[in-house]
Amino acid sequence: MAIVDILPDLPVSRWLMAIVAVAGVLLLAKSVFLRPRRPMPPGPPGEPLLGHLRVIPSEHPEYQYARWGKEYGSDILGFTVLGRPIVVLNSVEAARDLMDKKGANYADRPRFVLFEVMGWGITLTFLRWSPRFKLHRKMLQQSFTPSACKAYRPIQVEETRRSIKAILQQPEKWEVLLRQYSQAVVLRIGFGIQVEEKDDPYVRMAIDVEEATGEGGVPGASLVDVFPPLRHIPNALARLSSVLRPLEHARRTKPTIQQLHDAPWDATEPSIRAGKAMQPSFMLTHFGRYLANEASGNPNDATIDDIKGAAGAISIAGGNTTWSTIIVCVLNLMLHSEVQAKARAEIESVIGLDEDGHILRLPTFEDRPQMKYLEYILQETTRWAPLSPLGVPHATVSDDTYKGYFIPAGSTVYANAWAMSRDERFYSSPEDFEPERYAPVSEGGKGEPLPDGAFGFGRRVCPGQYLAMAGVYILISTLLATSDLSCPVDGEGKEIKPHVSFTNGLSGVPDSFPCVIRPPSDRMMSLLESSW
Ligand code: HEM
Repeated sequence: MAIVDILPDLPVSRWLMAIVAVAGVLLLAKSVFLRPRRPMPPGPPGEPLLGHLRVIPSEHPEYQYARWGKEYGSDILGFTVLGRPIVVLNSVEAARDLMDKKGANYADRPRFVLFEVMGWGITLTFLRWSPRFKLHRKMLQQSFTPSACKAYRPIQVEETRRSIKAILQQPEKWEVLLRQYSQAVVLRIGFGIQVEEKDDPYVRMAIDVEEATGEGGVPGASLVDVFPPLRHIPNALARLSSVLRPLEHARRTKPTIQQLHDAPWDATEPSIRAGKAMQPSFMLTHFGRYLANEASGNPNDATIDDIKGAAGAISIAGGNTTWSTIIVCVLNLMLHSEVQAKARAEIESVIGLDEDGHILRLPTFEDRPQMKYLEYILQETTRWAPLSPLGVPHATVSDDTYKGYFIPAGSTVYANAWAMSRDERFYSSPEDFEPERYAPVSEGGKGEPLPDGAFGFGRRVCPGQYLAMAGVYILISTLLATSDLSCPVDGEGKEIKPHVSFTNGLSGVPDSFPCVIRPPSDRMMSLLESSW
C-alpha cells in the first residue's frame, strides 16, 4: 500500500473529493479547537490536514521510525494521520513503562477496518478491549501457560520427527515441509486435525492467508483504517487510487480468510457432537464443555462463535508465525557454519555418542535446560528478525502523559520491536547474528540482555509464546542433531549466499532461499524411523 500519491488520484471522483473535503473541514476544526495543551511526542513535521499521511513510508516504516528516533533523540515519537494520533515506542523501557505498567490503558486495539473487510472475524488479535476480549484472552491464556504447554509436547515431538524424516527424503521441499510441520502442530492442538503428508489443503490455506494478510500492509495503517467511511467505495473507484487499492485486495481475499476460519471447525464439529472425537484439542475441551452445559441446562460463558474464533486464533496466529521463526533460524544456521557446529557439539555432549560417533538418541524436551547455546540461538533468532517488526498496534483507552508528552485517548500505539532489536545501547553490532552475545562475560560472552519485544507487550502479549518457542526448540534441535545445513554451491564450488529480504506488513517473513539439508550419515534416518 502506498499512501504517498493520494492527491494526484483524487480528481477521478467528485464524490471522493467531497468526502475528503468534509473530512478536511472536520479535522481542521478538531485541530483548532481541540489542540492539546501539552506537546505530543516529537517527530517530523506533518502537512496541513493530512498530517503525516504522506510522510510515513508504506514500505517497512519500522526502519524509518528507528531513524527518526535517533534524529529526534527520543524513544517515543508522535504522528497524526488525518487527525488520528499515532505513537511509536522505539525502546523496551518505553514499551514496558506504558504497555506493561499502565497495561489497562494500553490494552485496546485500534479498529482494523481493512482487516474487517478481509473477513477477520472474532479473532482475539483484532478484538477491541471489551468483555469478549477478556473472555477470549482467558480461554487462550489458560490453555498455553508454560505448564499447560507440556501437554502438547508429544504432538510437537511426533510432528517434528515426521517432518525431518520427510525433509531427509525430499530435501528440496524443506521449506514447505517445515510449513506443514508448523501448521500440523497448531491444527492438532486447536482442532484435533491431522494434516496430510502430501498437498494438505490446510497448509495451502495457511499459505494463501499469509499472502493475503501480508499484502494488507501494516495493520491499522491504511487510508480505510484512518477514514472508515471509505470502506463503502466501490471497487471500480478503489482501483483508481493506489491508497485505496488495498480495499479491493481485502474484498478479493475475504473468501480465503473465511475458509481458514470455517474449514477446520466444520471438519471437526460433527465428530465432537457425535461424541466420537478422540484427539484431545482446544476445540474438544471448550466445545465439549459447551455441549455438556447445554445438555444439562447450565449456562455457557462462551457462544459457539466465541469458541470457533478462539480455536481459529490458534491455527491462524500460531502456524505461519512459528514457521517463519524456524525459517529465520535455518537461514542463520546455514549462513554461519561455526554457530551450527557449536550447537551440534552441545547437542552431542548433552545426548552422548556411541562408539561410531553417532548420537545415541534424538533430542527431547527434557534436554532443553542443558542446551544453553541452542537457547541463545533461539533468542538471537527472535532479536535478529522480530517476526512482527511493529507488533500488532495497541490503542489507548484514556489520555496519558509520558516524559512530559501528551498521548491522547484513542491513540494507535506501535511497539517498534525492530528498533528495540537494533538498540545500540544494549546490542553491539546489532545486524550480526551472534548467539554468544547473551553468554555471561565470565563465560567469554558479552553479557548482553536477552531480547524483548518479539512477542509484544502488556495485556496483549502473545499468549502462544511458550508453545511457539517449544515448537521451534524441538524442531531446530532435531534438525541440527540429524542434518548438516549449507548454502548451495556454484559450478566452481563457491557458496551461493542468498540475498536476504523480508516481506512488508504484519509479519516480516524472509523471501524463499535455497538451502542444502543433508544427513551426515545413514544412521540418522534409522534413528528417526526407530524413534517415531
Ligand atoms: C514464534 C511465533 C510467534 C510470534 C513471534 C508471535 C508474535 C506475536 C505478537 C508480536 C503478537 C502481538 C502482541 C501485542 O499486541 O503486544 C501476538 C499476538 C497473538 N499471538 Fe502470537 N506469536 C507467535 C506464535 C503464536 C502461537 C503459536 C499462537 C497460538 C496459540 C499465538 C497466538 C496469538 C494470539 C491469539 C495473539 C493475540 C493476542 C491479543 O490480541 O490479546 N501466537 N503474537
